[in-house]
Amino acid sequence: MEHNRKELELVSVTKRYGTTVAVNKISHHFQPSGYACLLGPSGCGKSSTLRMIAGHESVTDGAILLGGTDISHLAPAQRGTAMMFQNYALFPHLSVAENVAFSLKMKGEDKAQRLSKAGEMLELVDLSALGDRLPDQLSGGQQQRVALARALITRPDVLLLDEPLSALDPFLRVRMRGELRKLQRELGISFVHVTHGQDEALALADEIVVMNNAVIEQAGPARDVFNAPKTAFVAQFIGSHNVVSLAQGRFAIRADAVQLTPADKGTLQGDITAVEYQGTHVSVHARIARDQEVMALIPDTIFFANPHNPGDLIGLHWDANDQHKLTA
Ligand SMILES: Nc1ncnc2c1ncn2[C@@H]1O[C@H](COP(=O)(O)OP(=O)(O)OP(=O)(O)O)[C@@H](O)[C@H]1O
Repeated sequence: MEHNRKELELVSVTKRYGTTVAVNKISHHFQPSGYACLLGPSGCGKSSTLRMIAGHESVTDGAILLGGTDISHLAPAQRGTAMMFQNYALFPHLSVAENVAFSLKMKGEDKAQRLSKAGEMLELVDLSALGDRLPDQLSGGQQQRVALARALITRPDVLLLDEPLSALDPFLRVRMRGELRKLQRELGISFVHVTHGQDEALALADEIVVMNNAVIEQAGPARDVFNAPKTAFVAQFIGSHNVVSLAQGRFAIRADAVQLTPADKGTLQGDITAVEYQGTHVSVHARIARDQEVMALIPDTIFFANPHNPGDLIGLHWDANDQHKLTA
């Protein structure tokens, strides 16, 4: 498949359902040929955003551009986007190959051509041997690959995926996310993937777009968002961070950036409230001034060289570089 670098852009996009504002004037330029994850809690507006990009939901206000062209009012099949649904939405009475070829049938392509293209797509997702089966004769992971092949057969510029891994068991989820990432690299098209799982977003995304309450809280490369969350919401949602109020303001500090010291040597002092062994690390919770709790993730060998218990008074230290000022 040819590499396609059309850029997807949201320009002040709003979605209202009656009086509910599901998406509130969001603007974002997606990286061309990138893997983007829209991440946020239930109800934040991520599915509405994806459905508007796909054309399955109308835009109340604003515009969606693909390669500089306004696609906001085009029918889904005319946009250059394709959507893979959470439940795969396969036709139970059609064979795997016919499911994959379905959209070409709608376009009026003849049977030989449809099935030849379906064969190519099945090869792409490693299902060549199963084209004659019915969907219910496949495993969950195989059904998902059929749904992917079906979406990709239209050769979209952008593939939209709505919680594509949530129907799979945890083991398969990790395997399939590796396959999605590999496929995106091979195809070189943009993927926009909706998830409420921060692990999934970190594992997959070049770019994470964190949504909350109908707006984008923060967007950027996955490592930037993880290292330097800009708001308390992002720090807490992405996890493994402390949000601490100090004299100079409110900060996010990664739990693995916090070191334990003797009580008289730390930047701050705290009483240990809990110690939890986690295999590679030990998580140590300590209560500091203003009744705030700080978590330190200490590598297990370092912790056990000098172990501590709940009730101990300790010092806490982190580098100034690891302290990120929060804007909200
Ligand atoms: N068809 C609809 N009619 C009315 N309100 C809707 C409709 N679809 C979504 N909403 C509301 O819009 C808001 C955003 O919903 P949306 O489905 O986009 O969020 P989400 O982040 O994808 O949530 P989830 O992860 O639970 O799917 C919610 O308050 C939801 O109740």
